[in-house]
Amino acid sequence: MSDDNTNNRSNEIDGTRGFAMDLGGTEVDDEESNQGLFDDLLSGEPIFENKEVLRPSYTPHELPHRSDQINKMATILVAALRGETPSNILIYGKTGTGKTASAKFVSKELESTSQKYSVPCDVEYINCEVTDTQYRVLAQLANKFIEKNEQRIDDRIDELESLLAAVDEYDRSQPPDSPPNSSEGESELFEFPIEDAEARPTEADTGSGDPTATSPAGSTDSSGDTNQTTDGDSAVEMGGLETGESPTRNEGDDRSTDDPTGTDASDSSERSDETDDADRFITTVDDESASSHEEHGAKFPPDHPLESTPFDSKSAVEARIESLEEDRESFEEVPMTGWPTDRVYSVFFDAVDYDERVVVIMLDEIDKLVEKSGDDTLYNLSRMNSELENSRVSIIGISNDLKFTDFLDPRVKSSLGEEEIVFPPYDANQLRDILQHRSEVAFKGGALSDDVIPLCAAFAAQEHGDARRALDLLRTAGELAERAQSETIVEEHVRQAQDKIELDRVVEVVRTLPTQSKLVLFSIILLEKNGVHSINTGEVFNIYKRLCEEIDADVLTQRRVTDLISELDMLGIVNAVVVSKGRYGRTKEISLSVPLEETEAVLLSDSRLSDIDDVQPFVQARFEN
Ligand SMILES: Nc1ncnc2c1ncn2[C@@H]1O[C@H](COP(=O)(O)OP(=O)(O)OP(=O)(O)O)[C@@H](O)[C@H]1O
Repeated sequence: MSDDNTNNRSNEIDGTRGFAMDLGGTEVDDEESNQGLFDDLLSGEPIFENKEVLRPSYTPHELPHRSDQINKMATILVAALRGETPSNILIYGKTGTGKTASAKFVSKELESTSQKYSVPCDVEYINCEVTDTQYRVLAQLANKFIEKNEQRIDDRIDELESLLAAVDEYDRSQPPDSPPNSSEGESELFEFPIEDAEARPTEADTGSGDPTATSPAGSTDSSGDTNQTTDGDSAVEMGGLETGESPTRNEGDDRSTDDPTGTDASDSSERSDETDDADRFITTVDDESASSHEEHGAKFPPDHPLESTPFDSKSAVEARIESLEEDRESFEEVPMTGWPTDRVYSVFFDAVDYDERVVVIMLDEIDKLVEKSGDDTLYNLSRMNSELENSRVSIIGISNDLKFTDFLDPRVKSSLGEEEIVFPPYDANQLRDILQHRSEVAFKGGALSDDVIPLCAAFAAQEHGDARRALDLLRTAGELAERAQSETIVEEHVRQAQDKIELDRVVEVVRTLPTQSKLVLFSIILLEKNGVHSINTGEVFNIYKRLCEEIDADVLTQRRVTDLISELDMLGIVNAVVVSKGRYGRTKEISLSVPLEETEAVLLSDSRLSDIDDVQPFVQARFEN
């Protein structure tokens, strides 16, 4: 055994190590079975400190040159933190201009601020390139909101169970001669006069620390002022269970005008009828302590866990837990196919409206959705607010295509485009800044020579100011340098990276072409390979026909083939120019604009085309017909 290994190790021919794998049942000790495949690669000093920050999936913490757009988005979305409905936003800009990154950055901030101030606000992101039908969009949203609702219910139940445990603990701690279980709500022995209630501490036992910190409107007021929810010393008191929900529970309660969440007062009073008492826990201490003592007859002593909660007995808490559990049971997840769309819509609608909150739905690549399945989804989403009772929906649409709204129903168009934000392409200097920021985290110190970043920025600016392309170039240049075991990245690596990315793009485009386009492209390649220059459409068509017959494919008309050539031209794979032949009219002259051999190899990797073995006769037939 060890002899075999020795053989394998010494199997180096022309400096190339021959690796042998031990696949049989022989036992190989770990040390000996390692043939050093990775050792050489690991031995070089790595250039990257953290390559992940150069990948498209990374969301940067800083987005240089996008502060205007980010601030504009924030100014619109801050309404959500006041419990109001933010205007819908349409974001436009070419690919790689930071639309998605900026929108995700803002939504992350929005969600974390909403948690900080306990204002219920949810942001949902959908990539419509992947989720491209009304059914799928609605099903995905429905399931996400069901998941969120379940999570909230679980959290509420946990908190209510802790409350029950606290009540039990409290009851146990009472001296034996104290009245029998005050928490059951039977006894009125612990009635407190209102004056006593006023003397109580402003922070309930179940409260969440600094009560003023729970005032979202006060803290997020764009004017920078802090809104005092009630005059003087009263503070917003959280029941410790349902943070951030509006004090809408008491019918005719004039506190709704003093809404500490900043929720629209008329909204709150409208909804107050349906609002479950036990779910509305924010109370204003002075008001609540006075009114609860009046209403509940001040059942509990000040240190009782149920004091300052809307529950007047332990069994009321238990009943609430039971009803929450029933709610959770009633949610039905939407399957990814099979239901009628209106049923999916209705489940989605109910899931969104289950709780009082503002929902921001971010539809990235929204043009793809409209292209694939019309504007029904957007129509349904944009009219939801008139029917929702508890929640409010706002839409952010992101698109590369400035013209996609031309295809929208005028009502959808005006509702969706309430606010528009344009992301212009980056220029070379801006790209340089972006790369500079990222490279500080991505690379080891001294790994970049001075001209690398400017060159990447210049190449990407030539395209169309695409930051994704610039970052790809920098990462690929780093990888090429690493592969060459170079300690620094130099200009040459960037140039190689540019070629590699271009080739990868071509390979990907060619690989995913439909078979008919592949046959047209293959015809052009065969002509070029045989030294035909200034190829015209007729020549391509003749060869294309033969190829189709050979592989039993349908033969399209010459007119369709001309269209396919134009499509290949638009994709940058061929170059087709119309030339005038004087009195013989005009014709197209076609030439290949991508590397011939690599493209041919990709085409031949398609199993249908690889069946064509001898292509020569087709080329010879080019002038026939
Ligand atoms: N200002 C910026 N600062 C740092 N990185 C940026 C900036 N703008 C864009 N990027 C980065 O460039 C890449 C592309 O950005 P993003 O996906 O946001 O572009 P996009 O405009 O949404 O493009 P597409 O329309 O193709 O989806 C991402 O990796 C992103 O992190």
